[in-house]
Amino acid sequence: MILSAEKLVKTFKLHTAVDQVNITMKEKECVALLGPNGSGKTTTLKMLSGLLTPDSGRIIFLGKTNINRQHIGYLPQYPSFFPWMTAEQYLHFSGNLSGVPKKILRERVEEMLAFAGLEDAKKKQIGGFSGGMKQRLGLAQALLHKPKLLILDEPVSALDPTGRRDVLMMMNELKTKMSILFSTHVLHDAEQICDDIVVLKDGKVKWAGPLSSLKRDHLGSSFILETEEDLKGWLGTRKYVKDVFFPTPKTAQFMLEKPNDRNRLLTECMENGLTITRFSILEQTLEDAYMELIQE
Ligand SMILES: Nc1ncnc2c1ncn2[C@@H]1O[C@H](COP(=O)(O)OP(=O)(O)OP(=O)(O)O)[C@@H](O)[C@H]1O
Repeated sequence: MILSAEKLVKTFKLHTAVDQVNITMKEKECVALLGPNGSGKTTTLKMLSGLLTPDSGRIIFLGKTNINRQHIGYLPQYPSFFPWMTAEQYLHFSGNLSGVPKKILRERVEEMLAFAGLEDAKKKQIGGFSGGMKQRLGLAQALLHKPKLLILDEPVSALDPTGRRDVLMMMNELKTKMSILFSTHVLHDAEQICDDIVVLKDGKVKWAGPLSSLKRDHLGSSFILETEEDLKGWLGTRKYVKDVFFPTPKTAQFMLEKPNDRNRLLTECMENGLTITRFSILEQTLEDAYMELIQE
């Protein structure tokens, strides 16, 4: 276990931004912290990076309760750069701040510029960089001191599709070398690179575990039933039919309490003299499962 956070709480004035959050990470694991705006992602990441002190709870990083920031690389949601600096100058400046030994800094800067695909732009001022270039530079800065844990706050949210792809590709390569914890409000980003997800809502963990289990654990399938007769009054009285929506009076989309309730429903339709013209199962996506979780 590289990181374990137990019952983290952070309150700003009267508002509890993070409420009893638990997160654990194994070595070289990639975990996405998912949640809508204001769900507490940034606050959680700042506490785990040692930038914010929790009101209560415990963080154990590399077996110790005092967070050793030498082993953490952090990229904030809105990294700020000096626009007049060149990429190379900025990395030298950041390397000095994070204590990279002088004799290896030059070599490390070159290595990171190459990794971020910024070799050709190294003498150019950051003020003229695209959003994607700035984000790649931010990532290079977070990696300069070869951290064991990389914490990235919404690393791709503000990028166009090309920038998004580039940064996700970099993260994909990095996850074989270090643990990565990143926040996003887009499930698709998480799906592309991570093993586990932690879903936050209103500061609390709503769900945590492997992405592959989210669908299985959280959702059943939804169904569509169409009959020649009006369904509206009749279907609504079945206790095992949930979340019914009627696109037309003779068509219903709904969920069932248990998967085998579908046989019961079809039997009851026939017993009640309804003529079924369509019955189908709507396969739900991971995105549906996530949206369901967030909207609950
Ligand atoms: N310094 C602060 N002072 C007061 N309230 C804060 C502070 N930082 C965060 N909050 C509040 O705490 C809650 C959680 O904020 P946080 O930034 O952690 O959420 P988030 O999930 O990262 O949101 P986003 O996706 O919009 O970045 C929000 O209601 C926010 O307004």
